[in-house]
Formats: sequence, structure tokens, C-alpha cells
Amino acid sequence: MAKQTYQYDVLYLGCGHGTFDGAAPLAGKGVKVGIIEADKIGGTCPNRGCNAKISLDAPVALQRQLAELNPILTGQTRLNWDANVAHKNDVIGGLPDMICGLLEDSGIDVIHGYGRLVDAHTIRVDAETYTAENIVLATGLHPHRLDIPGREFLHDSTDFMDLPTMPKRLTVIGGGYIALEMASIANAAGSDVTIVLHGDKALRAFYQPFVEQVLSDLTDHGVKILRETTVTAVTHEADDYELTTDTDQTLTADWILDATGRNPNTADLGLDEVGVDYTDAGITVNDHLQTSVDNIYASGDVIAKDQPRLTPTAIFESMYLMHTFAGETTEAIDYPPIPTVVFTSPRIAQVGVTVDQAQADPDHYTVVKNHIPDDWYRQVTQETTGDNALIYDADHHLVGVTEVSAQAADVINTLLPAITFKYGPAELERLVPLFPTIGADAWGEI
Ligand SMILES: Cc1cc2nc3c(=O)[nH]c(=O)nc-3n(C[C@H](O)[C@H](O)[C@H](O)COP(=O)(O)OP(=O)(O)OC[C@H]3O[C@@H](n4cnc5c(N)ncnc54)[C@H](O)[C@@H]3O)c2cc1C
Ligand SMILES: NC(=O)c1ccc[n+]([C@@H]2O[C@H](COP(=O)([O-])OP(=O)(O)OC[C@H]3O[C@@H](n4cnc5c(N)ncnc54)[C@H](O)[C@@H]3O)[C@@H](O)[C@H]2O)c1
Repeated sequence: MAKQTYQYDVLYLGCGHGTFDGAAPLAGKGVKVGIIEADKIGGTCPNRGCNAKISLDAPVALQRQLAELNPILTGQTRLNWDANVAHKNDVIGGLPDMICGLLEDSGIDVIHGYGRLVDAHTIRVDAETYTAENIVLATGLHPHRLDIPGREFLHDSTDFMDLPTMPKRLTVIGGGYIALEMASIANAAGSDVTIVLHGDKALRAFYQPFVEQVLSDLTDHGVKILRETTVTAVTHEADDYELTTDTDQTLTADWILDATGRNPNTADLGLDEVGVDYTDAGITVNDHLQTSVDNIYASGDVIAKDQPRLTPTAIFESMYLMHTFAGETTEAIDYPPIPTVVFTSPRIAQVGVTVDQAQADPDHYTVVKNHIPDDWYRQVTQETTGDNALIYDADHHLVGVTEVSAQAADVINTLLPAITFKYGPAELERLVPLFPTIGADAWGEI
């Protein structure tokens, strides 16, 4: 119950997955909850992240699947970009109201506006102040923008997913999740795509031989990839944008995506004034997600952390805080293995111990590799590319999987419980999956 001196037991700043998944059940337990949001309710994932992206990608993945079935299925499909964006807008358009309704129905006060800490128990929104016993900072990330002449001509992923027409020539700067996913979608929509990498690698956190398969696939489909090339300036003349590089190449584009990363939203929150510690990597927390100010916590992408900055991580943290505030736990947060996937065609996905970690410690780990096209079930859909690597510990428990293939995400999701709960032969024998399916196929591999 709210202490008399405060309006709320818990007040959240930001309303993404780092907040709302835990806030709704928390309010359901009789805790007085408020949420302050400056933009769309739901935050990045539903409005300008995962949901928007996967809707735009669905026809891309399907088109690839159809192409693999040639000559069984013949005829060309064409991706209609305007219709794809309109469909995406239909799919995600109702989400903010839906999430807001759910929160309000749980008894939560949803406050619209930009919030700043005034003191350890108070947040100001415009002329109003709101007080709480505990505060959760869940303000997320914003796109990094290259600091070069002509930076005003660069765009971010939100702009990309709202493009009214697909540009003829599109340059992508960066080699991370956003760069490769958007490049893959633009390529399928008919754009002449160039990816500029400032180093020689893309997706550095993933097993590089598998990443190279994704890059080869993109080049096979006409994408140009420039490595060890730094963009130093952008100019605009007539309808063209010219990119100058440190390799003395000049690139011409109709549209440029700056996909050079995302930075924590820590500025202009009053953190310095109130004494909340943070670095360039985000807000500093202990293993209870508590900041340097006892009653102020952080959740989601804005935390400085080693875990992948993903929606499921943010949900896990918001649920952990829900249990903490409800008095159901005093334990430290204990992250399970968190899988991650890049939605290119083919997908690349991984969870648990990586191939590089396993190969560096051969006394403890064994790596078993499989070539996807050799597998009878993948031959059904004529998958021509793909590999996976299964990592076992000394007791022959599965502790990691990495896969590059059209179905990599479903394979990892299927095998995840074996890794999280350390299934042994007895548990595996009692698993009876539907057959023939990708799930049965995945279990058949281990
Ligand atoms: C293009 C893109 C694609 C992605 N695809 C995937 C994917 O496929 N799978 C996946 O797992 N993850 C994906 N992600 C990552 C995922 O979106 C984030 O991990 C997740 O949204 C983090 O949630 P959050 O609550 O921490 O932050 P956010 O969802 O960013 O929420 C933070 C909220 O705080 C608000 N806010 C900030 N400052 C203030 C303030 N002072 N006052 C009031 N409100 C404030 C913001 O407006 C925002 O709504 C993607 C991200 C992007 C950008
Ligand atoms: N499928 C998914 O789950 C998914 C999809 C999109 C985004 N996300 C999340 O969103 C976040 C942001 O993704 P992202 O792709 O923006 O970041 P990222 O960190 O994955 O990639 C940033 C890329 O920019 C490059 N880069 C950095 N500075 C540069 C510079 N000065 N010049 C040129 N290149 C530079 C890096 O080398 C890297 O390739 C990630 O944390 C990710 O977890 C997840």
C-alpha cells in the first residue's frame, strides 16, 4: 500500500517492455503504480522495433522460401513496398492504445509527458510533480548519429520502416543487427544496396564463419559490401547524396541509413542532480537492478550490462522487479541463457556457450557441426544454405547452439529449454514432439 507521503509505491519513467510487462501484474497485486511516457505507449519494440520490423520482413522471408522451391513452384513474386508499409502500419497501429488500455485496466495511472528526476522520490512532468517510494528508470536507447559533415542527411531505422517509397540506391553504414536486417529488406524490395563496414567484420558477437554465409548470401543477391571503409562526409547535390570515404571512394545514394548503434537515454533525466551513477554504456546497477540511489532502480536497454539488449531481456528484468516490489523475492537477478537472432535471410541465431568460447576451452566443451542441406527435413523445402554448431559440456549436456539457416530462430527456441533447464537423457526421452516438424528435426540433432 502507498505510504502516506508518496502518491505511488512504484513510478516508472518510460513505458517499453522494461516497464509494462512487470508493471501490470504488479498493480494487480494491489501495489499503487504510475507510468510516465513521453512518446508512444509500448516504447521501441511494438512501435519502431521488433513488431514493425518482423511485419516488413515476413514477405521477404516467404519470397526466399518460394524461390528455394524453384522449379517446383515457378513464377516471380514482387515485393510491393507501399503495401508492405501499409500492412505494417495496420499490424502495429493499434498496439499503443491496446497496451495503454491494459495498463489502465490494471489500475495504473499512465501519465503522458517527458519526466525528469527532481529528487530521489520525485519526477517532474511539465508543471506537475509526482512522488513515489520507488522509481524505475526504463528510458531505453536512441540511435547513434555519426559526427561527420553532412550528418543531417543521414536517417535511422524508424525513418527506414516508414519510407513511403523504396529508394533506388540505398547505402547502409554499419554492420550490426539493424544494418543487416534493413539491408536485407531493402534488397528484397528492389533497392540497389551498399553496406559500408568500418572494420572487416559484421555482427561481431556471432560466429564469424556463419556471419560470412549471411554476407555471401546478401552479395549473391546483389548487395555490395565495402569493408574497412570509413565514411568521412556526406554532401547533397540535386537528388544525389555523395558519401566521401577514407579509402578515396565516392559513393552515390538516394538515401542513407546510419545504423552505427544505439546509445542509452541518460541525458536530461536529472541523474547528476540526484546522484544516479551512469556511464556511456548506460545506468549503473547492482545485481538487484538498484542504482547508486537506493530507491531508484533501472530496467531494460538503458542498463549498462553484458546481456543482449533485447525485448526478452527487458521483459525478464521488469518481471524480476515486479517480484521484488511485491515482496516476493530479495534474491539477486539470475539471468537465464538469452538467445538472440538477426532476421536476415538466412537468419543467424545463437544461445548459450558460443563456438569461440567452446573452441578456446576444449577440455570442457565439444563442438558438433551439422550442414543443414544434408538434413532430410530441410531438403523438403530445398534449403540450400546453412550450418549449425551444437556445444556440449563434459557431461554431454547441451550448453549452446549457433545456427545460420532460414529456420534458425525456431531451432534455437525449440532447444532453449534443454539448455536453460539442463535436460539429460531421461528428460529428452520423455519429450515427444509432433512429427514431421522443425521442432522434431531440431531435437533429432542433439
Ligand atoms: C529497429 C529495431 C529492431 C529491433 N528488433 C528486435 C527484435 O527483433 N527482437 C528483440 O528482442 N529486440 C529487438 N529490438 C530491441 C528492442 O526493441 C529493445 O530491446 C526493447 O524495446 C527495450 O525495451 P525498453 O523498455 O528497455 O526500452 P524502450 O522500448 O526503448 O522504452 C523506453 C521508453 O522510454 C521513453 N522515455 C525515454 N525518456 C523518457 C523521459 N524522460 N520521460 C518519459 N519517457 C521517456 C521512450 O519514449 C520509450 O518509449 C529492436 C530495436 C530496434 C531499434
Ligand atoms: N533482431 C534483433 O533482436 C534486433 C534487431 C535490431 C536491433 N536490435 C537491438 O538494437 C540494438 C542496436 O542495434 P544496432 O544494429 O544499431 O547496433 P549494433 O551494435 O548491433 O551495430 C552497430 C554497428 O555499427 C558499427 N559502427 C559503430 N560505430 C561506427 C562508426 N563510427 N562508423 C561506422 N560503423 C560504426 C559497429 O561496428 C556495428 O557493426 C542492439 O542492441 C540490438 O540488440 C536487435
